[in-house]
Amino acid sequence: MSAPRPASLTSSSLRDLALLVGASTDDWIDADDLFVTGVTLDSRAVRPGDLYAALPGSTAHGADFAAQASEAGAVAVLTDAAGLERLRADGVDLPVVAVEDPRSVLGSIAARIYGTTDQGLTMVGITGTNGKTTTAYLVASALDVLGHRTGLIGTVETRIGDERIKSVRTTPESTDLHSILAVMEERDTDTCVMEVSSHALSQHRVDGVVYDLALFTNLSQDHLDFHADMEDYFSAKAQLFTPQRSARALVCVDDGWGRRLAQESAVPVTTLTTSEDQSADWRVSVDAREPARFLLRGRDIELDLRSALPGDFNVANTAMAAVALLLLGEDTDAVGRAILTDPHVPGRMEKVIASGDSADDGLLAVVDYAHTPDAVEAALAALRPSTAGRLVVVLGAGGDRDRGKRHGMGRAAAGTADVVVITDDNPRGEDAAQIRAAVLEGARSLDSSSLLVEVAGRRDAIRQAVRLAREGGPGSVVAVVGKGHETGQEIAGVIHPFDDRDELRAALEDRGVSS
Ligand SMILES: CC(=O)N[C@H]1[C@@H](OP(=O)(O)OP(=O)(O)OC[C@H]2O[C@@H](n3ccc(=O)[nH]c3=O)[C@H](O)[C@@H]2O)O[C@H](CO)[C@@H](O)[C@@H]1O[C@H](C)C(=O)N[C@@H](C)C(=O)N[C@H](CCC(=O)O)C(=O)O
Ligand SMILES: Nc1ncnc2c1ncn2[C@@H]1O[C@H](COP(=O)(O)OP(=O)(O)OP(=O)(O)O)[C@@H](O)[C@H]1O
Ligand SMILES: N[C@H](CCC[C@H](N)C(=O)O)C(=O)O
Ligand SMILES: [Mg+2]
Repeated sequence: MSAPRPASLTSSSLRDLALLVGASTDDWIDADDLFVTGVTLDSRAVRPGDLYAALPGSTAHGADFAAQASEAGAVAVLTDAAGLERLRADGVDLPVVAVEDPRSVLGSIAARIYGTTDQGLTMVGITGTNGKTTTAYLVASALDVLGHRTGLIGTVETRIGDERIKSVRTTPESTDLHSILAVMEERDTDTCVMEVSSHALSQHRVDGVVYDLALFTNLSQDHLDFHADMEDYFSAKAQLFTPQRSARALVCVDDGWGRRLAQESAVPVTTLTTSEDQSADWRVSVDAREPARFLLRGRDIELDLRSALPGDFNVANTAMAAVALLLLGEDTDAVGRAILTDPHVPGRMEKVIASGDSADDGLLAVVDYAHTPDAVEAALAALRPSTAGRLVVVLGAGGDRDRGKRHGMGRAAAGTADVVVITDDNPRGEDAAQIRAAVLEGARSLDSSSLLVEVAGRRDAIRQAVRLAREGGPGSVVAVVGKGHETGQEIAGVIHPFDDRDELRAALEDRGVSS
């Protein structure tokens, strides 16, 4: 779905945009001034009056789609030298602004076109391997409770007032981002809370935005298909914590990457830890009798808080959200009140309950989005204390993504669960059996007593998991992880409707009987 556009569009002179990005101005620009009213980098999203950004990509060059963009009403093209050559060879006769790296100037162009250069919004950006979506929901729902008009942009959805737009990516492209921010401003949003992925930072998607507050949750293995190594992944994330991109930062220093970021960042950093480290600005101590309850201690403030979501990691996410609210200027009473709100994060530790009178045998059934080794370990550790019978997990790994994490995901599952059902996630363009084999190998690498079962086909795997959990007796837990809120399964370029929550509910209602 393409991003919303502001209702009132203003025109930007193409000549001014060319000057803004230091492009050489051709005769046409001097002779015949042209105006654009929007910008997009996707020919399929062009609206009449748009500037079409034809970017070089890993599978195609945007210039290949310029004729399509022109037909849809694009009035000019921003591209590079190769793109210009292609346009001319294809006889596309639109005015062109050519620069060496068009992606790197797109954010400032989009900000100018949509009038978001002088931000009226308070911007909160959240990065880290795990916990971005959860923390963003926690901050946004607390701000809502406190009477703010809050916008949200992330993996699950974009929220503007009551409008909800399903997301395609965690962080939108800069052209869509500035358009969304303009719509938020138009609808009197005062604060925008958004997830900032490492892909976004590497691909200039948040250029033209300066965050009032940037948050770092943690860093662990993911995305090593895109980043050369962990160092490169860290450097991408660290970009958010530079004065060009944020005014101040809140960094969780539970892991070494966070500690390093806090030391190296050139913006003022507030630190938070859930460990014993007494040097952090904010420290968390969990109540041993009631793990969701915790004390958040600052230099001279103490807050008694409770995590609305299960698991130690959600204590960390909740504490981060609480300190973020304080840094945004909320007082301690307000934070204490607002943080209690259950943000309902779709597909994160989401309980699934069978409807009707079909008994679920006292099983706890949960859908979660854990799709990294660290997240699988954290999610299962969170469920262990609630398990009186068997802890059964269903997981796979995504195709055409970081292959190196599959082993660690399998190993983490075997380290905590009693039964590991290995199945398919989104195989995308890969052979599903080979992905399962890599996860299985990881699970086998640990000398654990867990039962390992391989089931091709996620639906059958979920049903088998419910059966195996029932055999474990009352108090057993079945956790289906990796796809969370997703409503489709991508196999060989086709997205088939598939929702873990519906599948798990159906399996509970049928008591795990095979379809
Ligand atoms: C690896 C990656 O991030 N790739 C992004 C990159 O693709 P690319 O350079 O390969 O582009 P391409 O497919 O060769 O196409 C070249 C150009 O032609 C344009 N085009 C293409 C086809 C067409 O019909 N019309 C058209 O205009 C494209 O918009 C693009 O500008 O630029 C494209 C837009 O310019 C993005 O859509 C694409 O994201 C793809 C879809 C993607 O899956 N990205 C994922 C991995 C991602 O970004 N994930 C992160 C992190 C998730 C998280 O951990 O939360 C996210 O923020 O979502
Ligand atoms: N602070 C945390 N530390 C470790 N694991 C976490 C943390 N928060 C959440 N998780 C685990 O990671 C999964 C993904 O969480 P969430 O969606 O909040 O992260 P994200 O950073 O937005 O992920 P993505 O990059 O895929 O969008 C959760 O379902 C949970 O299993
Ligand atoms: N935002 C994550 C989603 C992964 C979810 C998992 N279901 C998969 O397909 O790997 C990514 O782009 O890596
Ligand atoms: Mg997310």
